[in-house]
Amino acid sequence: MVILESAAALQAQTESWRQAKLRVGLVPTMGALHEGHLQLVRAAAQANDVVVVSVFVNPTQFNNAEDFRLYPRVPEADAALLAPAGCTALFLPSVEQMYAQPTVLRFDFGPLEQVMEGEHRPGHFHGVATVVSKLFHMSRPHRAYFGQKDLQQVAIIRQLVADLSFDLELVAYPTIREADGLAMSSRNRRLAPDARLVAPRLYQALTLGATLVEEQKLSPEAVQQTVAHYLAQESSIELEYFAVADAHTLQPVSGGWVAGSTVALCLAAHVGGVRLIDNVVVPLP
Ligand SMILES: Nc1ncnc2c1ncn2[C@@H]1O[C@H](COP(=O)(O)OP(=O)(O)OP(=O)(O)O)[C@@H](O)[C@H]1O
Ligand SMILES: CC(C)(CO)[C@@H](O)C(=O)[O-]
Ligand code: BAL
Repeated sequence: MVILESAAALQAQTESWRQAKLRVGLVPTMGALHEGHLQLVRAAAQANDVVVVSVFVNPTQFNNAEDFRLYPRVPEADAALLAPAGCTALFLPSVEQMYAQPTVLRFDFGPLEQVMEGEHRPGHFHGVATVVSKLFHMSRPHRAYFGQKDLQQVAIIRQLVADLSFDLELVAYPTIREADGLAMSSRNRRLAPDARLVAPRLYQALTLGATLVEEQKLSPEAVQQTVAHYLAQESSIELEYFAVADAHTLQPVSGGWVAGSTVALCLAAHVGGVRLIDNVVVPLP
């Protein structure tokens, strides 16, 4: 595995791979890697000839300076995990490399980002789209891998790929969970032991919600209230939002259920001061 630290080095590397007719897979990350990330890398290694993994804590997608400062950064440990998982090149740029000058281009995804993460983290998806576009241009992948844990991010990047005609296949990978159901996340490292014990309740709430949606006995609004009430019983969980949404448009479902649609239940919550997100999707007959 090679470690590349500049955009020029990555571009030169991918150019030579493309000339050799090798298929390039890209896995963008912010590091502090866990099994969820490694499964994305293994999937990329299986379907492509070479795999680029980027590790970059992207400042432009953080709306909270403290969150950016506290984001775990362990590049040596990340590098040690990546080679055995099938990574060919680790791209580890500095902020100066990625943002040599302030960007003026602004992304606006309309209704897709006016809900959930986009609503609660102003500017977040502008930052994600900026850095992901740069990574796509620098690595020119045939396939790019993203996790469904960030369901709205996948929808935004699907729109980005379509709008800007990026010539690549977007692969959305299922959410990998701990044995107790907690979605793997780099921010889980910041959970104190008591918060870690409580955190699986988020997935339990989503599972409860999924059962209620499948039964279709309660209205979307009643499902929303029932799940919020379930979480309110745990005082160390502070719910930021719980959305009952259409899985494709991400707009709230209200009034009744639509046959043949897919419902996404998405939440963000603070557990012992750490902000976590999770979701489940429920296809309706
Ligand atoms: N548990 C998981 N299962 C599947 N994919 C995941 C999982 N966690 C993260 N990913 C995916 O890995 C990629 C990089 O994510 P990122 O580096 O932000 O890690 P993260 O664990 O989501 O961290 P955090 O949520 O704390 O920012 C994203 O596409 C993300 O959706
Ligand atoms: C896609 C991404 C690497 C862009 O910084 C980030 O949003 C993430 O880790 O999900
Ligand atoms: N996985 C999403 C990256 C972020 O929280 O900024």
